[in-house]
Amino acid sequence: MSLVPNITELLARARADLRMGVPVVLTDSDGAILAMAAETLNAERLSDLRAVDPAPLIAITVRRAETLKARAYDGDLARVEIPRDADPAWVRAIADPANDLIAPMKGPLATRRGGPTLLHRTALALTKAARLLPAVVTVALRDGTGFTNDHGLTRIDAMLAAPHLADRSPLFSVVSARLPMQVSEAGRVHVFRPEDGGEEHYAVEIGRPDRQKPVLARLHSACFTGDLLGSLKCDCGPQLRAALAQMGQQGAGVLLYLNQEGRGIGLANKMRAYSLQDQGFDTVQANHRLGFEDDERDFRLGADILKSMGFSAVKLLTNNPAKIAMMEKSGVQVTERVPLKVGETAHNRGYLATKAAKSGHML
Ligand SMILES: Nc1nc2c(ncn2[C@@H]2O[C@H](COP(=O)(O)OP(=O)(O)OP(=O)(O)O)[C@@H](O)[C@H]2O)c(=O)[nH]1
Ligand SMILES: [Zn+2]
Repeated sequence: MSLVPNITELLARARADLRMGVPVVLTDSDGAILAMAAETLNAERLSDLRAVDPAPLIAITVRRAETLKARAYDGDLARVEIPRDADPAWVRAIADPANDLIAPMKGPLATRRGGPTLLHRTALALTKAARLLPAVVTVALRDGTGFTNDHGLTRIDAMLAAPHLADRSPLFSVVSARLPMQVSEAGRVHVFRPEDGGEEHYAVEIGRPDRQKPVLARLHSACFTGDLLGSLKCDCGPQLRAALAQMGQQGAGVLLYLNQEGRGIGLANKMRAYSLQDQGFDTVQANHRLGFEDDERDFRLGADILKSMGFSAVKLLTNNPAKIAMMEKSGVQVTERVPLKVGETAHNRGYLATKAAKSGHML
């Protein structure tokens, strides 16, 4: 029945629900939980959750658990018990590192050990996909399907969701149109949209590159602060403009503008990371304290777009070896790396040094 939402459609709905502070039901063969994004919790919701189960948990990633010195018995995640007298501010402080230094959590935090964790892991993956802090408040449900129907909630089957959460969604081409630009009058913008209702990505084609030869290409990740505001904290804006200028000079190239703001954590979380950087943490430490990995991007998207445009080999403008490796792995040959070193400032020197030291960037 095509009018019943499929798993892809239900996942899109679940991401929207979580962003709105609406809980979602997750089920598998072991049972069911109700989960909501910790950063959206308020007093009314917390007391409603306690009415369902007096012992709610907050699931966090092992990165966040390390910062909080909470024992993670579940590998990549930890389930922290929410004490009976804890208020929403206590729960949000587990999720959000903003006040870690001025008001450290008074431990030790009790963490759950044993029992199934697939549902908690699925809920965490959903909050990351929704660009929220990776922390979910959960309660156990006795009858997941009944609870879903009684409350008009979205229910996700974790086994069905797993392959979708682990992989990128296929992209389809929506439209392309001519765009005369300063660097080249022969510009064209292509818009690609994922089937899962996620962020669109763009390809800016300069000239009419020969599909049989390696094309000068750049995989650019969105950076609102650098690309648009002229931020001095990173080198994104100058890199974007230098890449386009080089393509204009050579008369051919493809710049992929991937909407993976903040290395895939979203602008709100990137600004949380900037706030932590003002407290003295570097770009990688800040991501970890928030509960993220160093880099949450999926560069296979870039290879998908290039291949769908008919390119199979690139001369890649980058200093990031991970981009080269992922291209090759995804079937786009990198015949040459073209260094892209522009925009170093007094403010971003430390940031660039951290990327070289911790993320393997070539100087
Ligand atoms: N989380 C986080 N993201 C940042 C920070 N500074 C910049 N970014 C993001 O990092 C990404 C930079 O992407 P790219 O320009 O592709 O940079 P790169 O991975 O260093 O690779 P090359 O520039 O190709 O060498 C953008 O999405 C920015 O929004 C930061 O301190 N924290
Ligand atoms: Zn930037």
